[in-house]
Amino acid sequence: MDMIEDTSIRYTTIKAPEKRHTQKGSAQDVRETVAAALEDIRQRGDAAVREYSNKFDKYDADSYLLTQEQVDEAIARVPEQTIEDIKYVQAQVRRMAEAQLDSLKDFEIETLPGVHLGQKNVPITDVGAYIPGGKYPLLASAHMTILTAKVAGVQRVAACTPLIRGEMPDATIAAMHLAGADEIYLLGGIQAIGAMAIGTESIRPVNMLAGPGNAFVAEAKRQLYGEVGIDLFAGPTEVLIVADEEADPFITAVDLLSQAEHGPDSPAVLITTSREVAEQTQAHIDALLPEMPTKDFAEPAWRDWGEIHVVDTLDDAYALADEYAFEHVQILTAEPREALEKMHNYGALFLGEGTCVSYGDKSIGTNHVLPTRGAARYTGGLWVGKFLRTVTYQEITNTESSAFFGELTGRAARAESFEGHARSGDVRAAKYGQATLDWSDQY
Ligand SMILES: NC(=O)c1ccc[n+]([C@@H]2O[C@H](COP(=O)([O-])OP(=O)(O)OC[C@H]3O[C@@H](n4cnc5c(N)ncnc54)[C@H](O)[C@@H]3O)[C@@H](O)[C@H]2O)c1
Ligand SMILES: N[C@H](CO)Cc1c[nH]c[nH+]1
Ligand SMILES: [Zn+2]
Repeated sequence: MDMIEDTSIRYTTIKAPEKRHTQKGSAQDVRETVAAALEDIRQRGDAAVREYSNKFDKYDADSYLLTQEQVDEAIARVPEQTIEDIKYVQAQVRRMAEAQLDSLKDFEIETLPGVHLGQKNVPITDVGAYIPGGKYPLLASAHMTILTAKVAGVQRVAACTPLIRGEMPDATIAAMHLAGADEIYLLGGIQAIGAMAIGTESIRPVNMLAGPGNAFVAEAKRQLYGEVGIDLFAGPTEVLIVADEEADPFITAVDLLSQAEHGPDSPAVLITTSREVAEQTQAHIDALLPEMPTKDFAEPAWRDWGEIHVVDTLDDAYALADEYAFEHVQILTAEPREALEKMHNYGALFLGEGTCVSYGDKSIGTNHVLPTRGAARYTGGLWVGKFLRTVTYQEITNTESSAFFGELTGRAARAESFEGHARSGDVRAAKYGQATLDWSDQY
């Protein structure tokens, strides 16, 4: 147990991560693997995609695009209750996305007589949606990514998901179809992301990539950014819980492990004002972990990335949590809503014991595609607005106003030595107003 003091926040560490600071090598490996595969897809198109699908997913097909018949067959294999649940959850996600769309009003103002300035939100036309599925079927990501794009008005959503341990991911395909995917490809990882962004003989390129994924998927999106748009950096899941002395240590332990099960690189952190809550949470985790069906992921995640810190005050807890800038921040305190004012860096907040990250992940309606690895310092999660371009337009229907801006623009442009720009103003000032076209004094 160490007492650590930085410039402002004092905390005692009850559990430190074991390997966290030795992960740099693997990040470098991921970067190199991704760069080489993307270059190969650029050079060889479908042949390279097929080779990587064989290599990483042991899946070979003449075409990775599912036919309507294959989609219908997959849906028919899904239990009726699962289909009902997918529809119910998609209705919740749609409600939230439609409310977001409603908050984005196009507008036009008249700043001077006949001077019209406007702003519009225009959907991106072609989006590539990635629905993860290497370890588990993440069908909820279909609602979050595809459905939200469709509510935004995206015309074409091409969507990829991998086979799960060699099996057709029936429920994921059902969710993708019900969310409105226009094309469904059975492709995963770098080859899916590369094929959608770069385009191949069989996949028309998209303008933007969206959706979460493992370190390879997130890195491929990062490397392609610029060539296409991306929603955000949404890599391996992270959870941080802020707890006071009233928090239930059993629920705290269960909720930390709920996200650690995502994979051996998923960090879970507890920051609490109570040493008792810290120690009891640790004890519950020690008892729960060996029994977890997903312990193969949760155990290394907790061992290598798990942390518990005790702070003096809740303000210290919020400040320390802000430094982590984690994807999910859960508040288990007597006054959870105060975090809305006191915290600044997070992908999504989960206020109070009544809700939890799993509700956000699976059913409640807020989007679960959220920023990781500190990206919450500069972006929120996926929402309707990410699929829209906010563009502006202008028109002047009054000649006097056009002449006025002609003179103003002429002076403003010449103050910066832009003679060509100035003349666009001059010709209008001359045509619609009193000015004459005499540029001799400019030489
Ligand atoms: N941040 C978010 O919003 C968010 C949301 C949901 C899920 N997630 C994360 O998504 C991830 C899902 O991961 P997953 O692995 O189950 O599915 P995935 O679909 O993201 O990745 C599986 C693919 O990775 C590729 N791959 C695996 N090992 C590889 C290797 N050694 N080299 C190259 N490619 C390789 C394979 O092609 C495979 O199809 C988890 O880390 C989870 O935490 C994040
Ligand atoms: N926790 C993930 C990132 O928000 C989303 C998810 C979906 N299913 C399970 N978890
Ligand atoms: Zn999750």
